[in-house]
Amino acid sequence: MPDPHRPTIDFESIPVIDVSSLADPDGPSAECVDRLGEAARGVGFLLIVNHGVADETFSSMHEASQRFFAQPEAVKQQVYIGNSTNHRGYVPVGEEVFAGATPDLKEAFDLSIDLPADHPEYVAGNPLLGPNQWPDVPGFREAVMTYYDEVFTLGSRLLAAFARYLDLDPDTFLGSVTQPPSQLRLIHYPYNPDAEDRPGIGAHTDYEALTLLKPTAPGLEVMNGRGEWIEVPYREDAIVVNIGDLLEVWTNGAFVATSHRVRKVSQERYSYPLFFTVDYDTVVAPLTFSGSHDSAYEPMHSGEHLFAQTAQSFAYLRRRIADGEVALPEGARPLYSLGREHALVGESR
Ligand SMILES: O=C(O)CCC(=O)C(=O)O
Ligand SMILES: [Fe+2]
Repeated sequence: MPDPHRPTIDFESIPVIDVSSLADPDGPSAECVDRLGEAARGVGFLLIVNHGVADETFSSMHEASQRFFAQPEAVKQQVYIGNSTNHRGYVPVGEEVFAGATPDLKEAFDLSIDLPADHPEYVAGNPLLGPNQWPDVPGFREAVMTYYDEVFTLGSRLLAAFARYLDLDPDTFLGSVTQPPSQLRLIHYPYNPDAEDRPGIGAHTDYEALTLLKPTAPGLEVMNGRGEWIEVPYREDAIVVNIGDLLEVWTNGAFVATSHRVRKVSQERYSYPLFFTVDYDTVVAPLTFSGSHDSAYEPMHSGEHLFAQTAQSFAYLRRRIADGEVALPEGARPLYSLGREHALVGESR
């Protein structure tokens, strides 16, 4: 049944927003806050320009990533994600399988906040916190972490602006951001002339609060309220931002986690999403703010939601669950139960 409290998302295009004022010491302009909030409310996807992430920071990271993926498979496997207990490392083609769908045609390298091996969370077995695995590629770690830090700063500013839009204290969301397992993925979609039958990434919503993504080519599409796929235009100077599951719950559905996919790619493509989340143990419950309605969502444990979703889609974690080495958090939602279009999208990611 349609929820009358949720906005219709009959959009035909993705808004492009100049966010230069986000870096102002006095805070962003009222116009910037309004445009960001309206886009989060109506579309759940936006392109931001003048975002302050230096071209040089991006190109150094991209170049390091290309050098990593160009290595022989056996070398990349030395940092296989299944070597880690906190979900870091190389994800080969076929590792991720979504709800019975065809495996995506992509390989990836997953990293996150780099905590020391003696960090209490890691020692206690937290499934998402701890050190990264680093490949033996000169300059890789520095280039990737510099990019991580710059985009992380931008994500923090966006979260403060979204809070302002809802007339909340700018620190409302950021109060739960001290050592979050926000993941940066380096994704490589190889050139494949037979790509017709396989999506780059099937339809899904993102699990975190906010995603900041920089692709190197077109291919990303988002679903509007009528179930039509709308192309996200490719702009070299833009970062794509989208709302994830956590912000949808937190804003009680005022912001939407919009389903998206990467259509069949026959050209080589790289894409760099930073999935900005909050501290592992944050329980996200719908907020009350001016204009909000009765709560339409159950509170959600952010870290367990993220881990449960991840564990259901990665082959190495499915094996660990089957072998009893790892358990799914109690009450874990099945894959992709959130997002307004899941009924239209059905099972596939
Ligand atoms: O490659 C892209 O442009 C999108 C990737 C994506 O949606 C994801 O990894 O969640
Ligand atoms: Fe995504």
